[in-house]
Amino acid sequence: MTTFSGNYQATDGKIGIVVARFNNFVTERLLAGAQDSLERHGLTSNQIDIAWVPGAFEIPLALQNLAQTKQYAGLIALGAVIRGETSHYDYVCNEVAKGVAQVGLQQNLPTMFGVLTTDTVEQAVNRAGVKGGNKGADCAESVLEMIDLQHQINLN
Ligand SMILES: Nc1c(NC[C@H](O)[C@H](O)[C@H](O)CO)[nH]c(=O)[nH]c1=O
Ligand SMILES: CC(=O)[C@@H](O)COP(=O)(O)O
Repeated sequence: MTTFSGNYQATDGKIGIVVARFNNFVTERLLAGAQDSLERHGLTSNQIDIAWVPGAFEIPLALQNLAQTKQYAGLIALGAVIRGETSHYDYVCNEVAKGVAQVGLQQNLPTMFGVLTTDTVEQAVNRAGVKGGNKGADCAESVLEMIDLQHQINLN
């Protein structure tokens, strides 16, 4: 029996991060968490590219554009969708989640979903470096693990 398990080890490849500007008081903290974690795991700033989009709904297209350059070992999507008064929240969340997953599968590229989907601002802030950890940092570790896992599987 063969067991594959990725490690959080540095990659010599590049990581692309797509981050939404909407709710930037949260998304800037998610981005900082992701960058800090990647660099603490041995990546240099030259290995990290950042693409800013207006809102979470635009994240999947930017991810696809980065993936199609074939320059990245993995991608991270960062955003903060906070429920408002209407059902717009549901449509944005659903399409972003589907779109991010679709890019990863269609491009065979580790693509992490770091988009917060919360009912309140407090919930979002807590998950961007306060009581609930930092979803950006979590995605940084996860993308490195998936890159290593793919490497292990391909070597087998
Ligand atoms: N309400 C939030 C949005 N809405 C904007 C959309 O993401 C999109 O940019 C717009 O509909 C134009 O296509 N975006 C977030 O990232 N977070 C929100 O809470
Ligand atoms: C997630 C959203 O799109 C939401 O913030 C928009 O707010 P509203 O539903 O009050 O228009």
